[in-house]
Formats: sequence, C-alpha cells, structure tokens
Amino acid sequence: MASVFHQPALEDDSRVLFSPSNSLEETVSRSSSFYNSPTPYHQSKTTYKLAVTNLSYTINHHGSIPTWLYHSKKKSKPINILKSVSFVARSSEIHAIVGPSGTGKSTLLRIISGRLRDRDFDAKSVSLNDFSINSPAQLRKICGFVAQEDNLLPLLTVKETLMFSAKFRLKEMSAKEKEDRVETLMQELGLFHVADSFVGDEENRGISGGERKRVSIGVDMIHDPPILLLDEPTSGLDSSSALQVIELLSSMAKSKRRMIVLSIHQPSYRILQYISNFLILSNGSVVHNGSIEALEETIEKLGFKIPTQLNALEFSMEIIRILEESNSSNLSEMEEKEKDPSPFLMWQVEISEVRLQNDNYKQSGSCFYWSLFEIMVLCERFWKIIYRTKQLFLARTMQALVGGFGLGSVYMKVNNDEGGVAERLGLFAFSLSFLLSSTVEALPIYLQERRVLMKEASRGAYKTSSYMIANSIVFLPFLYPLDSLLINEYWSVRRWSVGSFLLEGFQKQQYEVKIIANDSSS
Ligand SMILES: Nc1ncnc2c1ncn2[C@@H]1O[C@H](COP(=O)(O)OP(=O)(O)OP(=O)(O)O)[C@@H](O)[C@H]1O
Repeated sequence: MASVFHQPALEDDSRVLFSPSNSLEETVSRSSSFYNSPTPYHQSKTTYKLAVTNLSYTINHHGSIPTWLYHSKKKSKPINILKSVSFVARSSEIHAIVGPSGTGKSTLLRIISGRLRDRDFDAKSVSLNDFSINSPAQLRKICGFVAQEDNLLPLLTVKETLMFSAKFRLKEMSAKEKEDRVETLMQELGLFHVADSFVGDEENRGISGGERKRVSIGVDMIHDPPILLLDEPTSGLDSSSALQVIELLSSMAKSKRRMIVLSIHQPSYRILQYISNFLILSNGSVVHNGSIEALEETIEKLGFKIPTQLNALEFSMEIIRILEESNSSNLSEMEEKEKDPSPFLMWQVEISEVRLQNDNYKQSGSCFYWSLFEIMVLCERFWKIIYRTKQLFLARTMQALVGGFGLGSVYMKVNNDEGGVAERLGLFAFSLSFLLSSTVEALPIYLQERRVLMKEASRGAYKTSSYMIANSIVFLPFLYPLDSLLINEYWSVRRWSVGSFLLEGFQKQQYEVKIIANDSSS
C-alpha cells in the first residue's frame, strides 16, 4: 500500500504524452492525437503509469433493475464492492489481482477498462501518467479488455475471427495493412498453425482451450492497446496451457512495453515468476500490494511459516482474514501520520486540474460511410455463419422452396369469387403461423449471436443499429413463410394479391348494399 503514496521515478519517455511542463493546448492536442491515432500505440514507444487511487465502488442491492420495477418499501442496503483500492501499474509489467471468489476482482477490472456508466465513474480515482481520466470512454480507448467468458463465433476460423476484429477496429487501415496486422498478431500469439481451423464450441470441436484464450486475447488487442486487462485468462486451462498463456503475456509485455493487468486464481509456482506485482483483495479491500518477496516477508512478520507444499500466494489465501486485520491496523496508523496532506497528494490535486480533453473524440471520415461499412462487414459475417450452419442454410432453403411451392399449389384450386377471398384469407393466416414457428427456430442461433453482439457493441466495435440492419438484410430471405407468401401471392397472379381480392369483395358488398338501398327506396 505504501508504495502508492510515493511519487515513483518515471522513465524518461513516460512523460512524452502528458508532460505537466507542456502547455494545456499542447497536452490536449497530444492526448487527442493519442486517442485518434490509427497507428498501433506501441510504435510511439511511450511507457505508461496507470494509478488507481482510493477507488471505492458501491451498488444498490437491486443492481441495474430500474426503480419503477423495484417495489419495496424497505430501503435497499447498498453493497460496498470495492473499498479505497489503490495501486500503480506500469508498462512492461504484469500486475496480478488475486483474492477469494466474490472479492471484487472482476469489478475492479471492469472499472479500469471503462465498462461502467459515466455517472458511476469517479474521475479522481484513475489517472494515466498522472493525468486524471475524465470518463470511462477514455479508458475504453486505451485498454483492451479480455473478459472471463470468451466471445467467439464457433463457425469462423481463427484468421477470419481476427480479420473481422481488424475490420471493425482498424477501419482506417487498408485491406493489405489489416491482413499484415492479423498475420503479425497470429505469429505473436502462436496461432499460425491453426489459422484456418474453426474456433468451434462444445458441440463442434475446434481449437484447444489455450488457443481459444489466445484468439480472445488477439481479438481485443488487434488495435495494439498499450494497456491489456484480462479477467482470469487462465481459468479452465490445464497447468501447462495456463503457463503458456502467461509466458506469452509476459513476452508481449516486455517486447512492446505493454502494461498487463490480470485477475488470477491460485497461480502455480512457475507462473508467479512472470508477475511483478500482486494486489491481494479481501472483501473489496487491499490486503497486500507488492512483490511475492514482500508478501513472504509480511507473512513471516505475522509469525507464520509457509508450508513447503504451498507458495506464498496460496498460503496468503488461507490466512487472508489475518492479513486483512493486520492491514487495516497498519492503515489506521498511516492515516494518523497523513493528517497533514503529503506533498505528493497536493501535487496530485494540482495536476488533476489538467484534464485529458478526449470527450470530443470523433471518428475521422463520414459517419454515414462508416455505418455502411459496418453493415457490409456484418452482412459478410452473417452470411458466412448462415452458410456454414448446415441446419440453418440447407433446411431453410428447402423449407422456403417446398413450403412456398406446396402452399402455393393450394391456391390453384381457389375460385375467383367471394368464397375464394375467404379461402385465401384462411391460407394467408395459415402461412403466417409458419412465420412464427420459423422465428422460434431461429431464436437459439440469434441468441448465440446476441451474446456476441452485446459484448462487441459494449466495447464499441460497431453500432447496434448497424447490426440490426445487417441482420435483417441477411435473415430476411430465409424467413421461408414470407417467401411462401410471396410465391403464393405470385401464384394467384390473376388477381395479384389478397389485398386486391379484399378490396374487390368490399366493393362488391358496397355495390350490393347500394342495390338493396335503391330497391327499398323504389
Ligand atoms: N451488478 C451487481 N449486482 C449485485 N451484486 C454484484 C454486482 N456486481 C458485483 N456484485 C457483487 O460484488 C461482489 C464482487 O463481484 P466480482 O465479480 O467482482 O467478484 P470476483 O472477485 O471477480 O469473483 P470471482 O473470482 O468469483 O469471479 C460479489 O459478491 C458480487 O455478487
């Protein structure tokens, strides 16, 4: 904890971006070019310091349920998920967040990655190279976030998956540049040998678990963000695959000065050596922030001996309550000492006045053009998935043809009189009921896609409206009852549509009413 309150010596080029000596305009222009730059960030060779200071996060018991749905006379008790969490992470290092289940690791990562509402974000709590971050949107731009559950479409190959991510996130690049970026990334992630293999899922076996995890990492670092956040990247992997993933992250951190912050459950002894700093959380509070050696010292000072079969981190989980108590008493001592504001804290207040001016971030080029581009890329992806989903593509095409012609043939016998109109209406309703059943059939596929959509849209890969339009364009021809209706209507070409029959029937009725009226008046 103490390390948080000392101003660390920064490497020379760490101030290139947000140097306090720069004028405000200079800082602003540099910072906005940083966010807007299509160039991969690592090329700037800038190092970063991400500081989280006294971050607390509280939610109401009913979470995101709207108040109008939550009828309770009892006032809900807020839950303090994170309590005054502070730490500093730097480029070229792996920083691990550890702790028992439900202790707030994922919540902390989600906040740092900017995945929270603007109104829940405390602007004073996160800074980059000593400049306060104003909004979650800024964090989303500079951080790649790999969630615990992967977000991959099983019917795309590894290369296609990365290529689609490049199309969404590197729009300014030419097709050749995107291709090169994907090739380089596959090389870096050790995925070249599975480039043309399908990602797969539980039903259709594809690439291995470790490779899946590496593809997920690739999807979120296609734009080469300087900060990469990963929620439990080793979960569900055997020890050698877990080690491979951590080794890969370590080499990525070192070779391109990336900052890596990850949450991890019980890392093995071999994994520990790749991690520079451990932030141990218990009930949302920090109980240790430092190296593994510092943790061993703390445990020894508390009078414990680490059993030979456990590493310091595993043992710390067993005595986490004692660590928590000891840390809270250390903290109260520190608070006593810090009643007078330290020079570091005063300096923090001064620099926080120089804000990152990124709110006016605008994507270059016309908005309409990009929307069109997104729709086209999404259509291409939808089409690939439908084409490769045999049950969807073949069955639907057959259904459209057989159903359409089958139902259409019924129309041949229908007479061209009022009775025919009634029969046509019956057939029309019958066909409509097929539309409903077809929607139900497509639902599981749509729901699987929807999960991916929600995650992609939340990280700003594309607009939800583009997805909807693309979805409609591609799915519409496969709504076979609709095709049946069109074919049926075409079959009854003598009158063209049920509508015209209805109109004709209505006119006839009007005519008959008139005749009856004339008869009765005469
Ligand atoms: N939106 C929410 N509504 C209600 N409770 C929440 C919400 N988000 C988080 N929590 C609670 O906050 C606590 C911390 O959750 P979080 O997912 O961050 O824990 P974690 O340390 O990542 O757990 P795990 O290791 O099991 O993934 C949990 O008790 C969780 O139930």
